[in-house]
Amino acid sequence: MTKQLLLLPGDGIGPEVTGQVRRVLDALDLDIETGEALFGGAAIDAEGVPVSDETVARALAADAVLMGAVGGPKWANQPYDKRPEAGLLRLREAMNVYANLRPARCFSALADASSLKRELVEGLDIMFVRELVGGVYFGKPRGIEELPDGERRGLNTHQYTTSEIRRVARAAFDLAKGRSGRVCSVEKSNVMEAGLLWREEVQRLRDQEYPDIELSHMLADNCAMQLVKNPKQFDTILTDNLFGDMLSDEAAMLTGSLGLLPSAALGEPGKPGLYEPIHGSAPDIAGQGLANPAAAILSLAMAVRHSFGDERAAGRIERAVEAAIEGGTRTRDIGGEATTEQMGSAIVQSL
Ligand SMILES: NC(=O)c1ccc[n+]([C@@H]2O[C@H](COP(=O)([O-])OP(=O)(O)OC[C@H]3O[C@@H](n4cnc5c(N)ncnc54)[C@H](O)[C@@H]3O)[C@@H](O)[C@H]2O)c1
Ligand SMILES: CC(C)[C@H](C(=O)O)[C@@H](O)C(=O)O
Ligand SMILES: [Mg+2]
Repeated sequence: MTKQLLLLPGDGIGPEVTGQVRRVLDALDLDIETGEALFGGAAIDAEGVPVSDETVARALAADAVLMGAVGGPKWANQPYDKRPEAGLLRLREAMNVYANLRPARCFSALADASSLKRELVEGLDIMFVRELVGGVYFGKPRGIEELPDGERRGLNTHQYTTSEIRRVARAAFDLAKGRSGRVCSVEKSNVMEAGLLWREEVQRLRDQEYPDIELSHMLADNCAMQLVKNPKQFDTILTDNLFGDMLSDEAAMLTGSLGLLPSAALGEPGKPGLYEPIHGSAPDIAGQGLANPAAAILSLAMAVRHSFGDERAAGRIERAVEAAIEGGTRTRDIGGEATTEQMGSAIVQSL
């Protein structure tokens, strides 16, 4: 049956990298119908909101949604609920995509592009499972308020419930079964109650239902350090929304560039997934043809695997990205001079 893919190019380099995703889709000739909608700042400019109700409805009706990136200086002074990023959070929440898979793999040909020594990163293969629809990103109360003494107070609430922790932990354990079976759960249980509950519930689920999973726990500050000291000690890292955001950007540099890391955000089985490169709209290079489209194209591979169930085509896309890089085509972020378009062409030719 024809699968429905909704493309949300977004802002900055978003349209540049999703343009290359379209070329890969055309070359693959799969049974996929692709639609497109405005998102983020582009939607604010045209429709007055970062994501319209209609776009949310189309996303929920699709099999998968692939986003480029949102945000930029043009919209940075808007109130929070009118910013491009608020559209992304609304979409994640509406789609209830609580398990965000962010694989960080180091291509051998790129081990020298990493900011760490080749021997520390060669063969690196970490799977981050980031909780995506809870924690401090969504907790209430939030806001900035005036205090009687004239001071202002910014407030955000970090919170997790048992069920929110258990469902994402389950996703991590299930995923780890198909990998090495090792999961490291990361929080700050030494200073945060929500972190303590996280640790207890993850351990309880492991003891109740996943006796074969080798579970360890690590404090987030130590994890940030261990990632640059000895990243290959990790297989699957399970963590909350905020720590997952930061640690996955850190891990991107182990692989060579933020422009290489894809992601898949998944909810309950049978529901559409949301796929996005982990990078942002990169205002510093937007519109110059400098963006690396690999993260977006690898996100397409994740969509093809997880939402369309086509492992063969997913592998084909991943091998093509690796072959293009091994063949020497490199955008500037990974030490070359290829444009976004040239990188896309090399990937399409390697399919
Ligand atoms: N999922 C998303 O849509 C998403 C993710 C992160 C940031 N953002 C938004 O993007 C805007 C810019 O944020 P930022 O500058 O902190 O982060 P960023 O990820 O956009 O850029 C960080 C650095 O990485 C580089 N970079 C990112 N992607 C690249 C690519 N594909 N190829 C080559 N280089 C790449 C950029 O040039 C920049 O130097 C902000 O508005 C932020 O909120 C959106
Ligand atoms: C743009 C922003 C809301 C987003 C996040 O913090 O989740 C981004 O940094 C990401 O990594 O997807
Ligand atoms: Mg981020």
